[in-house]
Amino acid sequence: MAIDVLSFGETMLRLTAPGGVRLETTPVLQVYVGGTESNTLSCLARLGLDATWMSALPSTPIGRHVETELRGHGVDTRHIVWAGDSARLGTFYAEEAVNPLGLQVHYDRANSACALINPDAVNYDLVDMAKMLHLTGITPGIGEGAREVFRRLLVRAREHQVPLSFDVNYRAKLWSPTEAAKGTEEACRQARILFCARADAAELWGITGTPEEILRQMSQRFAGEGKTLVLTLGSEGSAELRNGVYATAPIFPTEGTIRFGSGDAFDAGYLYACLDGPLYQEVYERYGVTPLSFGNALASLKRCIAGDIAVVTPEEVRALLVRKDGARFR
Ligand SMILES: O=C(O)C(=O)C[C@H](O)[C@H](O)COP(=O)(O)O
Repeated sequence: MAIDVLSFGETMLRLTAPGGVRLETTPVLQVYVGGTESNTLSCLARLGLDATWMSALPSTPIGRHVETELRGHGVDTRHIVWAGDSARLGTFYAEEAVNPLGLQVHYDRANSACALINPDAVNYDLVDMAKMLHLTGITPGIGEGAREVFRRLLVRAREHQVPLSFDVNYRAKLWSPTEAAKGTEEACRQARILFCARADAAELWGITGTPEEILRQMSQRFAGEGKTLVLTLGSEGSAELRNGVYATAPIFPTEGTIRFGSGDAFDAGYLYACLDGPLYQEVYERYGVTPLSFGNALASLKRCIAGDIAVVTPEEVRALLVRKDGARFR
């Protein structure tokens, strides 16, 4: 069995008040399935890659709700560890108010099935079958079980030379910058592709400056042969340092304002390009689209879509990349 991308992490239910309604008074909550790793995998699966998700879920209707959603996007969910029916599914509540009130997120995820997963229950053999292992800096911050699985996955990938893709994804509600810097240090060093948001580089390592300066400082800190560092810059697009060569790509203009999962969609697009997915081969050969641009296209589409997952088709991605005015986005 071949796996294009294997990942492990927690997926939650996101309970969201309709736009402009306060959580304190809302009579209804919309329910979405969201988790950084499964968001990325769902997007990759929708584009046609083999994406396998490992995690733990409670054996309850809400645990199965998460599995049904991810399977519906084409993610391989056969290796989920099913915890008992008294296990918890992590949830988070969100209020999508416009500025100056702004987006607010409240976690209720302590002691979830994934945080407390028994590390011996995970099938580490899958790592050897994967072209790439994708992990994020949220996982070692959620609990002891998840942290141990994260550690063992890193070791296994190192031993079998499976390239690691790692997104720093700092979450201030989980741990302090110092704890997060320590907890993700090994993964940052090991990563073949290291994704980081500009704000996270400042918060965790005190690295600031122009995007190029940030990437060069990160490269010194986490030196490694053949490493690619990717910096996401919000409305300014994204930048990379690949084999010492610096490049940037602007965003695709979007009227979308839904920011949940746009970073994860970006990661999916970038990884899809690095793994030479068929749509990427096509748009690269015909239009010279770069991995950064492919990632930016996915992030831009995600901003138009409610929920945490980029529910897009390859045709929609192609349409954005080959629009008549597409040339200026490359
Ligand atoms: O916070 C967590 O633990 C989650 O995984 C929930 C969200 O689905 C992702 O955080 C979205 O991530 P972005 O793409 O960076 O917006």
